[in-house]
Amino acid sequence: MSVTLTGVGHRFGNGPWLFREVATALDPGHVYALTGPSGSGKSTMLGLLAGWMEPSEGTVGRAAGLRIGWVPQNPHGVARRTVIDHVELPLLAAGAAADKAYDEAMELLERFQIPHLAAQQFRSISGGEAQRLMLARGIAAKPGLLLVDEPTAQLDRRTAATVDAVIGRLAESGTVVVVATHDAQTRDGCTDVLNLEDWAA
Ligand SMILES: Nc1ncnc2c1ncn2[C@@H]1O[C@H](COP(=O)(O)OP(=O)(O)OP(=O)(O)O)[C@@H](O)[C@H]1O
Repeated sequence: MSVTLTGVGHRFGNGPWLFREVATALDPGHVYALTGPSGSGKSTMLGLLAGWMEPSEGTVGRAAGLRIGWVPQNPHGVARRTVIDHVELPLLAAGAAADKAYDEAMELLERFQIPHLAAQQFRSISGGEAQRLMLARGIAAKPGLLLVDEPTAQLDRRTAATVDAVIGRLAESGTVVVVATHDAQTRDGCTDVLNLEDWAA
């Protein structure tokens, strides 16, 4: 299911317009890099897509009941829980049987190149590994729209590259993925680019 933006513009109070006349459809199976310089409105656009805020003008069309997932900038997990627990839990919560949840969680860990860490506690893995785990967990819940906020901002270049290498793997039928980033390599890992500068007022 697509997310459709029609004539979307936003400003805070009487402040300057961050962007105007954004008109585009975001489709499942695509990973959109949401780019633009600092202050161009990337976080604001994520908030509009999520429905946390209403645009000053225009509409953001979301199918009724669209489930939205969020991967925050700082990986957050349960220190003593294992890596695979973090991915299995949303699957179990969605009603999967235990053995199916395990198999699916392992597949996701493989897709994000951390299967060897399955049995390790969350507190023992690196920042790049934790960020890949957050992506695996984000997609495990099968949201209709997955919003990823600056996934490599807290990582050094080498570690970030391990995240950039798998970001495109979020493209999975049924999910629209939007990744806010100002990192050129992270952008290159995505399938499409939404550059807020194209809509600067
Ligand atoms: N609640 C708010 N009230 C007033 N101004 C705001 C509010 N939220 C954001 N802004 C302003 O809107 C502009 C865009 O902010 P936003 O955080 O969306 O940009 P960004 O592209 O995500 O920036 P960065 O890359 O630095 O995170 C900034 O000038 C910011 O100060």
